[in-house]
Amino acid sequence: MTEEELKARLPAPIAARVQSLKLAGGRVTAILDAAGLDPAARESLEGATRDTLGQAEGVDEVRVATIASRPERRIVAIGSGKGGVGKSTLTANLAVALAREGHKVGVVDADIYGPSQPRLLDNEGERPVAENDKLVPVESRWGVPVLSIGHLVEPGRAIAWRGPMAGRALGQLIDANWGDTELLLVDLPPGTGDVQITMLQRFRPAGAVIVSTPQDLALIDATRAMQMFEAGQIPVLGLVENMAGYLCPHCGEASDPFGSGGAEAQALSREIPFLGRIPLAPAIREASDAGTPPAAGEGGQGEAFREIARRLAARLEEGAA
Ligand SMILES: Nc1ncnc2c1ncn2[C@@H]1O[C@H](COP(=O)(O)OP(=O)(O)OP(=O)(O)O)[C@@H](O)[C@H]1O
Repeated sequence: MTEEELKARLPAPIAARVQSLKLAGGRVTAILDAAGLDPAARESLEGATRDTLGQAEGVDEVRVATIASRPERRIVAIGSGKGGVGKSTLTANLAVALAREGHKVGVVDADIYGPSQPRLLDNEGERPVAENDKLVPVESRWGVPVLSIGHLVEPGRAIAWRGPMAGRALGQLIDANWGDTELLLVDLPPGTGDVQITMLQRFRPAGAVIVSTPQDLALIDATRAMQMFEAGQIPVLGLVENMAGYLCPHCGEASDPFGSGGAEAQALSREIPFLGRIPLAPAIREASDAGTPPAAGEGGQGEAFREIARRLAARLEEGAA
C-alpha cells in the first residue's frame, strides 16, 4: 500500500485536512489541519483517521497529530440558489458596513466563474503579491481587503475550470495571508455545485447567509441552498430578501414587481432569522458599478445594508456561529 493509496481511503472531508502522511515500516504518521474545530470535533477527526488507516493492509501502527495552522477566523458564506439575485452586491455592502462598525472583515470572491468583487469594492486591475507561498489580500479604499480570482486573471477572460481546479483556486484565496482579519465573508458562486461543497467540507464556514429575491422560483432555489448548508451542518444565520419592492427614482413611489414578503415567510416557516430586505433601486446598481458601495454612504439604501449587517453581527455575537 502506498501513501497515496492510504490517503485515498480517507473520506473527502478528512483527506482535505491531511497536511502530510508518511508510511514507514508498517507505521503511518498523519498530520492533520484541525483549524476551526472544537476539541470534540478534533478528537473525532483523529479517531476516524486512526480507524480508517488502521484497517489498511500492511499497517501495524497509526500515529495521528493535529495542528491548527490557521488562526481562529470566522468564515461566513454568502450563498444563493441562483444567479443574479444580488449576492455579490450584498457581500460587498455587508463587508463595508461591518468595517464601518469596527469589525476586521475581509472578502473572498469565491464566485470564480463570474468574479465581481474587484469592481464592487473598486480595486479592479490590482494584483495580489505572494509572500511565503501565500497570497496577500488586496486592500480597498473601504477598509476591506479582498481576494478574488478577478485579481489573478485578465478582466473579462472566461474561466472554464473544472471542479478540482476551481476548488484549489478557492483554497488559495481563503488560505491566504489574512493577517488580523477576524471575519471573512465569502461570496459563493450561485447554486449548489462542486465549489460550494468543497468550501463547506474543507473550510467549515461558521455560518451562512442566504440571499433571495421575492420571486417564487428564486425562493425554491434559496431553499435548496439552505438545505445544502444544513446538510453540511453549517448554521444558516439568516435570509436576506433583495430587490424587494421597486423604488421609482422619479416619483419615489414603491411597487412590488416580484411580489413581497415571500422570503420573510419562507424564513419564518423554516425557523431561520429574517435579516432584512433591500429594495430594487437603480441607484444601487449604479453605485455598485461605479465601485462605491451604498453602505459606505449615508443614504437610505446604505442604511438598509447597514441594518442587515448589524443583525448579522448580533447573530455572530450571540454565538449562533
Ligand atoms: N437591490 C438592487 N437594486 C438594483 N439593482 C441591484 C440590486 N441588487 C443587485 N443589483 C444589480 O443586479 C445585478 C446582479 O447583482 P449581483 O452581481 O450582486 O448578483 P449575484 O447574485 O452575485 O449574481 P451572480 O450570480 O452573477 O454572481 C448587478 O448589476 C447589481 O448591480
